[in-house]
Amino acid sequence: MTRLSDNMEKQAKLLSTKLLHNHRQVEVILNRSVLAWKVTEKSGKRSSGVTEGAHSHTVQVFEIVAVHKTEDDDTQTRKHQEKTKQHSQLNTYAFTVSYVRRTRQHRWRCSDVTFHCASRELCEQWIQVTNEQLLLLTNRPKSLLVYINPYGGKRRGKHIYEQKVAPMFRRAGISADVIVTERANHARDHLKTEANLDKYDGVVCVGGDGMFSEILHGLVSRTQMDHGVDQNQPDAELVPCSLRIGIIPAGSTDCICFATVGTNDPVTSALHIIVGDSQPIDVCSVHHDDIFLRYSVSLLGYGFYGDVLTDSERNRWLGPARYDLSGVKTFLSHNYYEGAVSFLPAADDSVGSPRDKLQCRSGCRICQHKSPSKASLTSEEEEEEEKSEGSSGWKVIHGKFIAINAANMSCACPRSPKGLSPSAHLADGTTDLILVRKCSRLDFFKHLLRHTNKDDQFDHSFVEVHRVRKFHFQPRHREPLSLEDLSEPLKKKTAFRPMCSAQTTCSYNTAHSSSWSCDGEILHHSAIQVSVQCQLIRLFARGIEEQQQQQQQQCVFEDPNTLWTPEPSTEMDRIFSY
Ligand SMILES: Nc1ncnc2c1ncn2[C@@H]1O[C@H](COP(=O)(O)OP(=O)(O)OP(=O)(O)O)[C@@H](O)[C@H]1O
Repeated sequence: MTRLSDNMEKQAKLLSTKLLHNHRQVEVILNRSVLAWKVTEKSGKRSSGVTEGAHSHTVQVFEIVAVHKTEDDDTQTRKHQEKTKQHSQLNTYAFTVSYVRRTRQHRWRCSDVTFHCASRELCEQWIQVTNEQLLLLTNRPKSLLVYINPYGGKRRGKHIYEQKVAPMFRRAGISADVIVTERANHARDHLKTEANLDKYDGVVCVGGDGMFSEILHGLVSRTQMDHGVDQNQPDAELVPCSLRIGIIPAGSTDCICFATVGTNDPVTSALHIIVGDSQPIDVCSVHHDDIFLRYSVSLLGYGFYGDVLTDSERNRWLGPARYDLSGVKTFLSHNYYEGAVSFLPAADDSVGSPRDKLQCRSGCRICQHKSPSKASLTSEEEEEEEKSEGSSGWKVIHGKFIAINAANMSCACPRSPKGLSPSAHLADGTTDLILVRKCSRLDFFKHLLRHTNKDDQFDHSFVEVHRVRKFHFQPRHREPLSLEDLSEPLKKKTAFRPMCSAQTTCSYNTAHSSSWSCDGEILHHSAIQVSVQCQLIRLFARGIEEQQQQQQQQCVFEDPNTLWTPEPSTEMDRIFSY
């Protein structure tokens, strides 16, 4: 929508009435975009300092959670009615608007504002017209399927959902079918085979990153099965999921929520679901030969991060502290691993570079430019893509690596506020491949330290980073062959295979290989092929808002002249306004 038409729409008032709010007369306006009110009489209380025209309050219609008649047994309302009656001898009828209010550090809260009307008709008119506007917002979910992991994090998932989330869903008129999981992979299997997904507008996951991964695998697999796509084919073009996923953080690691919302807060996440936000997310498919292993949305890490995860799994009894302990142990052991990484760089300039310092934020232009299916690429982009898919587009790097990381998003978390790759994008069809070569312990420490501060972690001679669409890794020492591998005929050669088979030094030695950590799960193969599936899923989120964006959305700002330009008042207004 252009700015001009936006402005014009802003001018068209649906309702404009003088009502009472906090015992003072306010002018309240509703148009297609905003609900706004401003005090039109001087405050009786001098200390409040709010005078006519001082400031208006504005709420975006798409951030209104609900509007309802204020119940008579509401203590506040009763008090107000008594007071009003004393003053004006008028009966009061009230309605309350619940809306999104931004607080510190990307947190949202649900605030209420109550307006008192002179008549029941006026009150009902306000509720009806506001609700009509909310019904026009077709992106809002009406029916959700909710999975709760009762054992995630501090085992508070059920409590968090029942106390903080369910009441808000009810208020917003959203119905929810709730399944409390009884075992690991319960949610994944239910989604994959049993769930009647036609009934729902979205799936909600109450838990941590492990639980989210279950939902991701269940939903993506189900979508591919329904469309007859074979996930075992590394080159298969996967079908994007139609249902959005909401994450209510209730785990010990909630990195995906943090990286897409900017905070780990159940109320904020519930509000993003209610207002029907939509954030596309790239998903990496990980294969070993022609066998599908897993999907990843955040971090694939070999070497350092793989070893930390493997070690931490042995100490699960320690709770979240196990990651610190394993981190220190792995750092001190200072292992490196030999192998070859081959990758297909993102040829298209529009995706930027991992070191361009452009952060992926709400409404990111780079991600908006991309689309989930190849069908919607421009012909130039298609040509570019085809050229880069040719054998010449692939690059190969042999070496000794302390860590090989593929960051599909920034991987920001409370401990590393900018993340492993601060400029990685959520939905541009690429992943940032970070290669940390063998170096001294002190150098590696300096690199790790930069994950926690503002310095450029790639500004080291032993670190390189590439924005890629696909990559393969082959450890120098071959993995032990599984029985499946032995029984199968020679597999189709991948772009990387000829180089590997040309190596004369390959030997059978498992002691020198690490494991891949795939979004916190250990993979059982070191040799993998990874392909980024552009915008395969969508979350109920909008990406992290810049401070400036947050301010623009804030509900209080100085006298917006355009909004308050006088319009001839309607007959209704004249009759019912205070
Ligand atoms: N009812 C259940 N019983 C046991 N495990 C479950 C159950 N429901 C889900 N899980 C598994 O629990 C694992 C961890 O869950 P979740 O991610 O919610 O919590 P977390 O505390 O963040 O996890 P982690 O221990 O990996 O940090 C998930 O991998 C999920 O498959």
